[in-house]
Amino acid sequence: MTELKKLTIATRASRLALWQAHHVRDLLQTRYPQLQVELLELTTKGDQILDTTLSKIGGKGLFIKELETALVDGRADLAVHSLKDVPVDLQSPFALAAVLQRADPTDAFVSSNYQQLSQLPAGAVVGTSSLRRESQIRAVYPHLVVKPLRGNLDTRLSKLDKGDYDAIVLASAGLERLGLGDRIASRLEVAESLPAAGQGALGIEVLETRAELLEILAGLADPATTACVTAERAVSRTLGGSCQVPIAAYATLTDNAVTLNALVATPDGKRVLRSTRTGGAEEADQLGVEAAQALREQGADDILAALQDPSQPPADKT
Ligand SMILES: NCc1[nH]cc(CCC(=O)O)c1CC(=O)O
Repeated sequence: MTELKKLTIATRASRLALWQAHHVRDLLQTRYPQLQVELLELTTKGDQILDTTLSKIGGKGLFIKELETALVDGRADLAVHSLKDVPVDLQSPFALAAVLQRADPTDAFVSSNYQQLSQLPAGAVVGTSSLRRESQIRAVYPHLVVKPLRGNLDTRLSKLDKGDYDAIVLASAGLERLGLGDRIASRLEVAESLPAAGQGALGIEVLETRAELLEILAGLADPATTACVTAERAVSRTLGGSCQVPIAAYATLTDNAVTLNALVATPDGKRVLRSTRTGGAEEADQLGVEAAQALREQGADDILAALQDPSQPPADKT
């Protein structure tokens, strides 16, 4: 089968990243019992900087650069990421070796006093870390006050529990992975909060020259998820979406047909552009390109250009 005896997984040291790295280690060891799999924990710039200056200094891939350096230096063989944090234009010498089966792609509504967004009274404060969530919440609930919320998942929950917010919205998959699924009061419908490209899926990154490793990891890939996220990531790539902008893209696969929904919105939620494409799984990338072009024809570039304005406050892309 393979000459490889030992593999080292580079991972961030956050609780979520460690869960994800352990998950991949378990999958590898189940499939290749002879293989020894170790973890290399690294602290990234994105982990050190916890205030809202993040995207000013960051640029793309703030959370993955240190992991990539470990791949180049040979300290690690693979890096495990939340796919939504992986740049859509991943460049040589790096390659996305596999995308694993997607977990829950939705955004979660978390609150101690309310069951869903529609129950919140006027002026209630909702915390979220992303412009994508913010603009979609504002579009449907203009009477709510949306405020930024940063930090890892535990930090975000403790800010809610302290009373800084009436409710918060964050990824369902992250909460479930940390055993915090019981904090989810409800899941937002994808029609109400269209997820980010790749949300809920894990991606494995390697050096593109590692042919044997690529072959091993291909065995972990989930074809349905791969087709869906290929369409989603093509939307962000075509729109130049690795910057911090309110772009959403979510696809499902039924009977080999990919149905892709894409969205670009203004942060105030006053303009929400949408497009939908359906086609075969083998043309997933093209569907994403076409959905992005349809958004362009409705004015997406103007919305995105306005957000590049340095006088605008920064935000995360999630
Ligand atoms: N933005 C950070 C991030 N990256 C991946 C997840 C959760 C897991 C996932 O979406 O795949 C989160 C937390 C969140 O967005 O609330």
